[in-house]
Amino acid sequence: MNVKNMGPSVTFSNLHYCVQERKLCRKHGPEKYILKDVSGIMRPGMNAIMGPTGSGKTSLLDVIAGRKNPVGLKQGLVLVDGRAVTSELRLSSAYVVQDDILMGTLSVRENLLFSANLRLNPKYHSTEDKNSRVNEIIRDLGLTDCADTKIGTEFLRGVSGGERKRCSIGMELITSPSLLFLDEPTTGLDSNTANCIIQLLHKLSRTGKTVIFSIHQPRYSIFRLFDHLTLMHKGEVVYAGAAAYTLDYFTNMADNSSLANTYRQSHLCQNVLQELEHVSQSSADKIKGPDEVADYPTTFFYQLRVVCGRTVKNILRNPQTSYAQLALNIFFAVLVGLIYYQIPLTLVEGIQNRSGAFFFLIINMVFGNLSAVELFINERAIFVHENSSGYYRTSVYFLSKIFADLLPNRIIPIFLFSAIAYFMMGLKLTFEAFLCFALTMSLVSLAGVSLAFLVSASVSSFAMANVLIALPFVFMMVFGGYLVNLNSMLSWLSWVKWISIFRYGLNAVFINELSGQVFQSDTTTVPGEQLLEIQGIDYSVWGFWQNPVALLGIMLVCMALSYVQLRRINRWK
Ligand SMILES: Nc1ncnc2c1ncn2[C@@H]1O[C@H](COP(=O)(O)OP(=O)(O)OP(=O)(O)O)[C@@H](O)[C@H]1O
Repeated sequence: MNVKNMGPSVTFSNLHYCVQERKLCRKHGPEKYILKDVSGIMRPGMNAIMGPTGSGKTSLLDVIAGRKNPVGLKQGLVLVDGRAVTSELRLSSAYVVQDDILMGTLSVRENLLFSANLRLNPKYHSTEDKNSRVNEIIRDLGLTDCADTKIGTEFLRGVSGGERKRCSIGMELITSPSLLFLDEPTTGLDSNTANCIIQLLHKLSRTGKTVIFSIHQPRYSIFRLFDHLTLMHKGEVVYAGAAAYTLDYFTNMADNSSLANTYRQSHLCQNVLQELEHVSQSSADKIKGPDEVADYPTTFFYQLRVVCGRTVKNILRNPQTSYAQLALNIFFAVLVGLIYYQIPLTLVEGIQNRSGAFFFLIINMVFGNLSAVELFINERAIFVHENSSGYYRTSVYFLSKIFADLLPNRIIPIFLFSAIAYFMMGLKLTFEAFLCFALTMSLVSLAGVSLAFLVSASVSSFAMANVLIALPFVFMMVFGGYLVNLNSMLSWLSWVKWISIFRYGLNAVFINELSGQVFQSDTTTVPGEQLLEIQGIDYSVWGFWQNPVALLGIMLVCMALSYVQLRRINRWK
C-alpha cells in the first residue's frame, strides 16, 4: 500500500444526534435521540456500519460525512485525520447516495464525463486527461460493455441495476477521493451484483482508501471482506472493532446486561475512548478554526457551459419535453386558426370572434405551462446531490434551466404557434403587429412559466405544486378583464388585476389588433380606438407598452424568487 496515498482516519466521539418528531397539528413534536453517545475510529480499509432497520446506520454515516443537519448534533465531534470536517474536506471526500442519482438520458460514459468536466480542474487536467480518467474508471468498474448505453428513464430501458450502482460509484471516483462514503450500496441488488459491488469497494480499499458504508444483512462471503465493523442498535453502538473478531466477542459476552452497556464496559470501547482522547488533545488547536469556504474546481462560465450542454442533450433525447411541446403548440395553433378562420372586420362577428380568440390564446399560453411545475421537482434529488457535492453553483443550475430549457422549449414553439394562428385568423396584416403579438404571447407564457418555476422550487411534491399553481392562474383569469367588469368589482378585491397576467396579455393584444383598424356594421363604421375607449383600455404608445413591461416585471420577480427558493432547498439529510 502506498503510504502517501493513504486515506484518512475518521474519528468521532460522543455523538448525540436528535431529530424533532413532527406531529399532525403541531409544527414541532418532542425531540428524539437517534444517535446516543456514539464514538469510534474508522481507518483506511473497509469500514461497515451494520444493524437492524431503524438502528441509526444511515444517520451515523451522514453525521460522519457531514451530510446531516448540524442543528441536530447536540453533542460530539467528528475529525478527519485530527481536523474538523470543513466544507473543503467534505468536497474532497465522496458520498454515494442510496438512490442512484444519474441523468437517465445520458450514457454511462457521458455521465462520468460530466462529473470529470466539473470536478477536475481544467488547469491541471486536459480534455485527454479527463477522457482517459473516464476510460480508466469504466475499465476498473467493469462497465466497458455498457459504456455507451443510456442509463435509462421511465420511457427508455437502460443499463441494469448493478451497472447503475457502479456508474454512481464511478461518478464519485472521478476525483480519486481518499475517503469514500456509501449509503447502503447493495440495497435492491441481487446477491451476485451485491457481491461484485463489495468486491469492487474492497479492491479500492486495498489501494489505501478509507471506505465507510452502511449495509443491510450481508452474506458471509461479503462480510469477510470487512476490516472494521460498527454494529448499531437503537442509536447506540453495541460493537465496534475488527469484523473478524465479532463472533468471538458475542460468543464470550456475559448475557446479564444490555448490549450497549456491555460494549461500553468492554476493553474494545475503552481502547477507542483512550485513542479518541489522545486525538482530540493533539488536534485541539486545529479543530477550533472556522469552517473553510470551499472553492469550486471550475469557473462559473465553464460550469454554465457544461451544465447547459447536459440540459440541451437531455431535452433533445426526451421527446416528452421538447417534441411533444412543439407538436401540441402546432396542433392548438391550427385548431384556433380553423375555429376563428379569417375573422372579418365587422362590428358584431369581428369583435366577438377576436375577443373569444384572444381569450382562448392567452388561456392556452398560461395554462400550457402547467407542466413547468415539474421541472425542479423532477430534478430536485439530482440537483441537491450535485450541488452539495461541489459539481456546480446554484446560479449555474438555475441559469442553465433558463438558457437551455426555458428559452428553446417555450419561445420557439410560441413563435411557431403565433405565426400559424395569427395568419390563419387573418389578424392585422403588418409585420410590426405580428411581432408585437408574438412578443406578447411569449411574455405571457414566460410570466406563467416563471410562476410555475417559483412553485416548483418551493415545494417537493407534484400534488402540492398542482394545487398551488392552479389557484393563482384561476384568480388571474377571473381578474383578466374579460369574465367580469373590473370597474364593478369590490375595491378591496380589485387589486388582483395589477398582478393578472391575463389582463396585461389581453390588453396588449386588443390594443395591437384594434388600433388603426375600422370595424363596420350595415349602418355604421367604428374605429378600433373608439372600441378600446369604451372598454377603458388606454391605447396610447405607453398604454400598449406598459403591458409587456408589467409582464416582464412579473416574470423577473418570479424568477428572482425561484432562485431564492432554490438556494433555500434543504441540502441536509
Ligand atoms: N430527519 C428525521 N426525522 C425524524 N426521524 C428520523 C430522521 N432521520 C432519521 N430518523 C429516525 O431515526 C432512526 C434511524 O434512522 P436511520 O435511517 O439512520 O436508520 P437505518 O438503520 O439506516 O435504517 P434503515 O436500515 O431502515 O435505512 C429511525 O427511527 C428514523 O425513523
